[in-house]
Amino acid sequence: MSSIPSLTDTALKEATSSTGISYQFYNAGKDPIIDSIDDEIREWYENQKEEINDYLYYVYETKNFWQGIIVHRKNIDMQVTVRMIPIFLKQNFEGLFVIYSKSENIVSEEYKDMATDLKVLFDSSYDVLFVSDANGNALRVSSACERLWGKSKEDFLRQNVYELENEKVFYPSITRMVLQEKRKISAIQKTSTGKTLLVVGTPVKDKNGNVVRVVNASRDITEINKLQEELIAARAIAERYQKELEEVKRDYSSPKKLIFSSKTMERIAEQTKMVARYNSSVLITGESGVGKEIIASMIHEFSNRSEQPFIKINCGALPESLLESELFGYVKGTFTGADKDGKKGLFLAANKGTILLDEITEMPLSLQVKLLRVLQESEIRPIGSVNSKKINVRIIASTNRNIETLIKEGNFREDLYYRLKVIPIEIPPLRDRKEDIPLLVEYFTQEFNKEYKVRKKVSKEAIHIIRKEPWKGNIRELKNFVERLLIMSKNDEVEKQDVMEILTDDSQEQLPINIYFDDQINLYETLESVECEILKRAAMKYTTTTEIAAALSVNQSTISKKLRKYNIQYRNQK
Ligand SMILES: Nc1ncnc2c1ncn2[C@@H]1O[C@H](COP(=O)(O)OP(=O)(O)OP(=O)(O)O)[C@@H](O)[C@H]1O
Repeated sequence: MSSIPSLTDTALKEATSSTGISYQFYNAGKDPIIDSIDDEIREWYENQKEEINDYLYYVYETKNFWQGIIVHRKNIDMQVTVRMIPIFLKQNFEGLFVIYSKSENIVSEEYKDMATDLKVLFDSSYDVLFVSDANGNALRVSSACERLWGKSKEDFLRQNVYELENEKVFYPSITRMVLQEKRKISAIQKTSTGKTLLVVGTPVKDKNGNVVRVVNASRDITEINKLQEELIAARAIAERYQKELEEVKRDYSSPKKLIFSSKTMERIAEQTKMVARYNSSVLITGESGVGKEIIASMIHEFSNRSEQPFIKINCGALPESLLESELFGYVKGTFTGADKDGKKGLFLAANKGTILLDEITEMPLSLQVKLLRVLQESEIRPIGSVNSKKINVRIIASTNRNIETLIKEGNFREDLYYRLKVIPIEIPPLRDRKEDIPLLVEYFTQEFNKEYKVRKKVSKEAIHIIRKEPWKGNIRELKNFVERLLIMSKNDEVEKQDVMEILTDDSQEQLPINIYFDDQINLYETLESVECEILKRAAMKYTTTTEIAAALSVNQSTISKKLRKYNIQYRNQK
């Protein structure tokens, strides 16, 4: 075994104790044969062993003197000057003498200040900082780490990123990714505490390009993410309402033709022309798709208001607050955001003309009171205004519901009902006036021929079959059926067989839902699930609520409400 010539261990100790110097001697075989490190430096030494070993190997290889300052990994104040002196006797390499001396003084005041500043920055930075070494061991972390990862700083520093990632404290580990790819990486990280973080991991490299540290800055974007999702959802809702609005307040410049051959409809048509001359309110009732809207537009056309606007709004398609502002408008400064200069409501827009309040029964009670005032006093008060404005609008209301039942249930004001039904018009369902069917089929065929530039006609036998159907969705359903028939039939003359095929197709179209009967069955819930299933399918196929309504032969406000109820999005919304 080699020893240090001329200096014994005791002598060395004496020589160094007065200076507070710690030292080690390694023989030529790299074994530490003397180890005299004081307690203060010992703690530093244990922490820095790997780094010191690297330098030891370097000196053994080169046999050159080496000196450097090694800073404690976790405690920046603890800095030790290390000197490695190769010992030769008669030119023979005998070993390595390593001297350790505490060297706070070597770090300039300027650096100390910087270190203090960095410490403060570390803990107060908006981003949570996390430093690890080349093996992924946690070296430093801001105190805010508990908030993000649910682990105390102390616990964190005991672990390494691979363990933390395995335990799913966070996933993925950005440090691991930086160490693998040796480049700066920004990525989204999820934590076991349910947070979403944006982490930027930056490698710190030594002269040789090896990654020696990874510094991560983690920003909690959970809230931002949530807000962003909410914003997207709010935008989608706004867009949806915008579309609904466009659909519900179409202006009717060219009224559609009323086709009929039945006596009942003839009487209604005459009544319509007659009442058109007066200004009284009209209440049109009848099942969905019977032609209430056509009758309303005829009343306007035959009146002396025909040169003025005819505006229709579907009271069931909009939420209460939106419906109120659409109808009554608002004054400048009432709402922040869009239209901050105020908005003219539909009553004012329809001034001197006619307004059709479709689905009147869907109007909330609070707005029913306001409407009653419009009817009684012929004036409106925009939201946010103290002044009323006189208006001259003919009001037509329509519904497919039984208003008297709604009044009994307390959902419709009786006084408003009587105000609206000064002139009541009830349109019978198509099944009670089947004689209208052939004419309607012929009319819709001509319309579609014009639209699709074809020359199709429906044979008598085909019409005969069509007449037999119940047409629960009334004329709307019949119209859609004719369109489909013309599109699907191969020849110019639509035959009985074509009609049969579509009717059989429809009856065979099964829903992917199994209904079993037992004593536990809840009728209401079962019906709802079937309804929801049908709506989902329709929403996949069509792009607007109007199209879905037409396909299912119900009115558009019913569809809007039900889609909202079941939280179903139609194709345009996705
Ligand atoms: N007698 C008719 N002649 C020609 N087309 C008609 C006739 N009746 C209804 N239609 C057409 O059928 C469709 C449904 O009619 P309309 O919208 O007037 O029904 P509605 O009773 O107001 O329905 P909803 O209660 O669902 O709003 C429209 O395309 C309309 O043009």
